[in-house]
Amino acid sequence: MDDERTEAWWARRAWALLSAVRERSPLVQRITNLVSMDIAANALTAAGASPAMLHCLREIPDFTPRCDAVYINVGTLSEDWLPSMRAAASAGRPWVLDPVAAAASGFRMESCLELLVLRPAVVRGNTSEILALAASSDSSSSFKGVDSSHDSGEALQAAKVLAQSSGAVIAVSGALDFITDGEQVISASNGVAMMQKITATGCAVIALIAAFVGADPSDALDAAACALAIFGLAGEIGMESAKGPASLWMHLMDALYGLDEQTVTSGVKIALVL
Ligand SMILES: Nc1ncnc2c1ncn2[C@@H]1O[C@H](COP(=O)(O)OP(=O)(O)O)[C@@H](O)[C@H]1O
Ligand SMILES: Cc1ncsc1CCOP(=O)(O)O
Ligand SMILES: [Mg+2]
Repeated sequence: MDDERTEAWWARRAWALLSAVRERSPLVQRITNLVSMDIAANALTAAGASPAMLHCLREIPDFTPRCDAVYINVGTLSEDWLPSMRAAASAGRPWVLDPVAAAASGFRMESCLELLVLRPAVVRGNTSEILALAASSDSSSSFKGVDSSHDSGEALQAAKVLAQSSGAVIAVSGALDFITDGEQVISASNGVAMMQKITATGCAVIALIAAFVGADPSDALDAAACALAIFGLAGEIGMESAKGPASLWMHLMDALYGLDEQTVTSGVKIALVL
């Protein structure tokens, strides 16, 4: 099967998954940080999904089982919200974790590790976050660093170990995105550097991953790789008209909304690395 996974196969897969999001409009519950609530909700609606921000513990038993996917992000973690995160992650729906600044405090790292045990389908973080999580989740790991001066090859090895120990697909975002289930490694190389100058683009891209998983839960590795490539492609198209971060966000959103088959199939850059 892997031998058939050519660039053309990935291009068709990316278009099929974006089309599934548009057709099924998956309901994505987000328990997320206060910075990205609006930003990533708009990315979801532009892509065709249906976002809902609910974080009250008493609402979760009624609401979460009806969702297609759950998104949990610890960016502005509080003790009050952690029980809701636990409950939503345990509700039997496919869910994704964004371990924002995982190493910022002991409480945050412990919370991320506790959530990791609840079997997210996908964890997506930047290089520093994945290195930190891998180091803390495996006492025998040699990956102790948390700063982004680590090269992506080192993060890749840490991501593979973390995927094997957690059972989650691990996505490391950056100039080149890596996605692994602990065995296969996929790269997605769309995107522009200016995306780092817009706050919460990481939160937005994992929201898109949640929508892809919700629309088609059959393969979280494919969902993560295709969502990252499509978000990056929207960034590339947006950059053609942008003057800076603010107009890039506007044009990226317009591009995400307007992506057609020809643009997706000729524009996504996804490859099997290993
Ligand atoms: N230098 C870069 N070149 C191209 N795309 C990038 C670059 N840096 C980040 N991206 C893209 O921006 C999005 C957010 O990734 P990242 O900046 O790693 O997340 P975070 O905001 O959580 O730190 C991803 O889609 C990623 O592919
Ligand atoms: C700035 C900030 N502070 C707490 S959460 C947050 C947003 C983080 O967004 P991203 O991980 O996409 O950079
Ligand atoms: Mg982030």
